[in-house]
Amino acid sequence: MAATEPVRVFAPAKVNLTLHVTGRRPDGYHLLDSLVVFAGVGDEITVTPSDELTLTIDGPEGAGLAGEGDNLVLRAARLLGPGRGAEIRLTKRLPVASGIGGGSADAAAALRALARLWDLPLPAPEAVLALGADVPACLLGKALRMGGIGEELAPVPTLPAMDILLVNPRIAVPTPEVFRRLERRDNPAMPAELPEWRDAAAFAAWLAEQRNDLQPPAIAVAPQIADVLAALRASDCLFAGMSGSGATCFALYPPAAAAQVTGLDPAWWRAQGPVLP
Ligand SMILES: C[C@](O)(CO)[C@H](O)COP(=O)(O)OP(=O)(O)OC[C@H]1O[C@@H](n2ccc(N)nc2=O)[C@H](O)[C@@H]1O
Ligand SMILES: Nc1ncnc2c1ncn2[C@@H]1O[C@H](COP(=O)(O)OP(=O)(O)OP(=O)(O)O)[C@@H](O)[C@H]1O
Repeated sequence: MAATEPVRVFAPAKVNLTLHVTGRRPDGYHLLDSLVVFAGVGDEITVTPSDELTLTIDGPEGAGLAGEGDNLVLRAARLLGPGRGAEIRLTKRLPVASGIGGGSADAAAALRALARLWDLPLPAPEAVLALGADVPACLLGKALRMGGIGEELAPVPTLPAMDILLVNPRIAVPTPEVFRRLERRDNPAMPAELPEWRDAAAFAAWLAEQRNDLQPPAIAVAPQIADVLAALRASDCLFAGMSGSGATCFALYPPAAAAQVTGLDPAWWRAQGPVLP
């Protein structure tokens, strides 16, 4: 039955703990092999019944979308229910164009919220890929191995409980430019079988043997990423790396450990939460 009350859905940040670029398709999109997790840090979508389709944006990072033409949230709504109406509110907390899939997370949360509001089934992963390569993963919303250009989603062994600190030096990094600057497009994939990680230390040791192939080109676009990584690595974290095409970096900690990081510029964006199971 269609909902008559507002429906609220959390849009967690997507974090690529690994990101191997293994090839390129004739249409220019890159083949990926990525271990993706979601953080208890994110945006929020609230939908209310209405005849018209409208979007209002608030939240500390809302200004980052001012002057944007078509928001991904509206495109997601039109894809799910062409011609239908809803009042959508997006509370934006994730920095825009920061490698943690904010737009994809919002689109996926809008699809979930509107499917409840309009009593419609959720679309299949391939149907939402056109909204963004990260939207199928965000629609699933739990730790997974991402392949293809983002449409292949496979389960992963249970991850140890961890907290994650996200830090962005407040530089918007355009994803296409980072892919363009890649030196090699045929890098090795992750091992075919992912191990069963014994504990967080074993997981961190395994991560240290993997890569984010977009990190060197992202640092070429935004050298401050190297400063963020250096500050995080100097803390007592289990592991630190860069997510997606940057510039957001992450550090993993044992659960409920308050991250003690010195050397973070107070102007940088930061947020901490659990890695979602
Ligand atoms: C790099 C990742 O963050 C890893 O999770 C995502 O694949 C990017 O996801 P996204 O921002 O939702 O990507 P899209 O909006 O679909 O694509 C932005 C641009 O990134 C490049 N792109 C993206 C995904 C992919 N598999 N290959 C690419 O080459 C393309 O130039 C594309 O025009
Ligand atoms: N709701 C939205 N939130 C963020 N960006 C949006 C949204 N709608 C449209 N966009 C557009 O999408 C672009 C990419 O933003 P997004 O925050 O998703 O990038 P990202 O964090 O780098 O994502 P990814 O990790 O998937 O590459 C922005 O520059 C903006 O123009």
